[in-house]
Amino acid sequence: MEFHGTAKVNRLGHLEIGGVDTIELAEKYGTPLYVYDVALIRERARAFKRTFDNAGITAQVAYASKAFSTVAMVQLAAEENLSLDVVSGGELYTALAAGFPTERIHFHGNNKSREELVMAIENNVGCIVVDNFYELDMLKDICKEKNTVIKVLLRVTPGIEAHTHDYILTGQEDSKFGFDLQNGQADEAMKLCLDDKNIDVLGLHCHIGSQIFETTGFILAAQKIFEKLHQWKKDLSFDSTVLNLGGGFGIRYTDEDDPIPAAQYVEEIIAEVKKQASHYSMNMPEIWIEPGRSLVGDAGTTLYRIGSRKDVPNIRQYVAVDGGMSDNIRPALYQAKYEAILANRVMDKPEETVSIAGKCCESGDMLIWDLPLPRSGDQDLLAVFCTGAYGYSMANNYNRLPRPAVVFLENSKDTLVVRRETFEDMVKLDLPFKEKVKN
Ligand SMILES: Cc1ncc(COP(=O)(O)O)c(C=O)c1O
Ligand SMILES: N[C@@H](CCCC[NH3+])C(=O)O
Repeated sequence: MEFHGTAKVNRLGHLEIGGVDTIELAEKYGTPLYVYDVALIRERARAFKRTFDNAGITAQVAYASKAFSTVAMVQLAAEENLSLDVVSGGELYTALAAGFPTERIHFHGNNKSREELVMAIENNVGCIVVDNFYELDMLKDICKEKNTVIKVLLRVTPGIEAHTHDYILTGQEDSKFGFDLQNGQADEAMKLCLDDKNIDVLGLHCHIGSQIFETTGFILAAQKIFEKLHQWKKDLSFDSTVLNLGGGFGIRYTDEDDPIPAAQYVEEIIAEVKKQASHYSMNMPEIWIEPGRSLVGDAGTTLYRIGSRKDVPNIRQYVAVDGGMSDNIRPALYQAKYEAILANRVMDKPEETVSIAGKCCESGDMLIWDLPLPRSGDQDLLAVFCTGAYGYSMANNYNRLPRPAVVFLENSKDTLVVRRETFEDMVKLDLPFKEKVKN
């Protein structure tokens, strides 16, 4: 198995990340624990930005904060000069709490509330990605009331079937997101925007799905969008200044995944956009992208303490850890696959095949099926790799399991960036229905 980023085996045979021994981290902060290789996040961010810079393209690389939204992560995105995609009042609030430059925030969502739109406008976000007519109506109303102009992108669905899990597909015709590019909805939305002096349409946005390994979908999307932009230029004199092609760039979770480097996605996207712009004699738009998983996914590792074991003779060995679907719902939701090792015995040879179970009261709470491991016991620590995206951000309190802490690792230093939830936190929002129950 190939390690990601700064992960390596140290002289004690322990897994080390960012120059820090993970065994010491587990002792210091407890388990389960999410740890992040900060240098790897920086490297990923710089690779995207460098490719645009080298090509001389004006671009924004917006971190899709849904992948992992915390104050520290948003601050890191700001430090790396990324823009930020938020999809809710909560993600926007996190960005504001982190002090993120609001002009680089793009506000998304397929059912934004009036309150969320007002919050975005009052905080001067860079643009709103308008998803549907209901939202457009509301937005026009609010801007008129406030006598303000808001920059928008229209989210369109180009009718593309990217090859990924059905639940993380978003660009196909039958989708809850965006205006359909083919059936007249996008045309109608564009006219409504152009007719309104409070709405300044910068261009179009599309996002074809997540964990995509090919560039074909992005190329097709660019082609379909340019066809439409060309028509709008002729019919509506609309000149698009921005084309946002979304995120979705795939990463390597296991050896079965074979992603292409970030630079290649970007280079091919740039080449196609240039080709289309020249074909239709249109101005080259700014290219914006929105990677989430590919910025933080492989930088995250979850450390678990191994606990109980159940042998189903001739069928399976279950080995349970002290977390599960509460800190990583992806295996249960998408049958997502992960690789893992014993962090305290990295060099030990596999002796058995086990299946890693979580501790939630749910048979589907399995993290990894059929994992080759050395014979393990409760003194051992399991490190599951590539949990940086949609792990913490989709974590939940099923069975009232407190959500784990998050630690950033860089230059041999560990920094706690999210504290572990406590049992007190579990009942913090609860209000009694009765006076204290008497026994
Ligand atoms: C609109 C939009 N942008 C960006 C992303 C980020 O996707 P990923 O984390 O796959 O890069 C998503 C999630 O799929 C999305 O829905
Ligand atoms: N949460 C999903 C991806 C959805 C991305 C947001 N549109 C995952 O873990 O893969």
